[in-house]
Amino acid sequence: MRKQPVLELSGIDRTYGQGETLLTILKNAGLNLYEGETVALVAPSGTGKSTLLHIAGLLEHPTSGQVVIGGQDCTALSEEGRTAMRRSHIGFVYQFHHLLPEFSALENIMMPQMIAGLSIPEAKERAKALLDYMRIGHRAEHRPAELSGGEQQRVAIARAVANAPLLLLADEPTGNLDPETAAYVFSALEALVRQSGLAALIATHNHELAQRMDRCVTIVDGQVVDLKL
Ligand SMILES: Nc1ncnc2c1ncn2[C@@H]1O[C@H](COP(=O)(O)OP(=O)(O)OP(=O)(O)O)[C@@H](O)[C@H]1O
Repeated sequence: MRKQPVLELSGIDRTYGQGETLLTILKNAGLNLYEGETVALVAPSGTGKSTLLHIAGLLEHPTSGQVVIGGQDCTALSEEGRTAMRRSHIGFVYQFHHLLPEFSALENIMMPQMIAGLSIPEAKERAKALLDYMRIGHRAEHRPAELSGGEQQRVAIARAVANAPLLLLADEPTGNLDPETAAYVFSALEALVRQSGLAALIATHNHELAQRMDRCVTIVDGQVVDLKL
């Protein structure tokens, strides 16, 4: 059976400023991501990787163009509708973990599930399973400040997939880690993504890690094009 597109970006333009300060970052950019597909986004600094991820994640509006997630056209959604789509269908991982400092690793992963309506026992069970999968079950009760950078990032990844999203968007998820830790965390991310069958778009400067994805794309003159590394 043909796989379904999880993310369909088409005709995406994104400009900043106007007049003499007009900056065109994305120009008629398009990208499709299918169920279970992992795609690395590798492009020089300032070419629009974060902009593209923010548009795909409904955090930013394109100047024009269409964003379809899980078959639903999000272009004309209200802010409430966009927030609901984000909560139920999209997981985010950033370069820095953005965990809530006053809560334990376990609670950080339970939080989005409880916001989505799961009971405390249900959220706890899934959070524990995810921590075990990421091999940090023994750190469940620790707060972010008590964890290493690699452990913090593994908690952030677990949190991002806690609500079983369709789409995972990661912006330099290992960019803040030393090479050895980065490779370990990336492997954990890759295993989780492949096991859960979600589609992932991962911006990274690390070519070695990018090559492990199903496909690599880059941004040239504001458009998304395939890249052979
Ligand atoms: N709100 C904004 N106003 C004006 N210009 C912006 C704004 N946001 C981003 N830009 C510009 O858009 C361009 C693309 O930014 P973006 O953050 O998407 O690049 P990037 O490829 O993710 O870069 P990096 O790898 O350095 O993170 C940059 O030149 C940036 O200065």
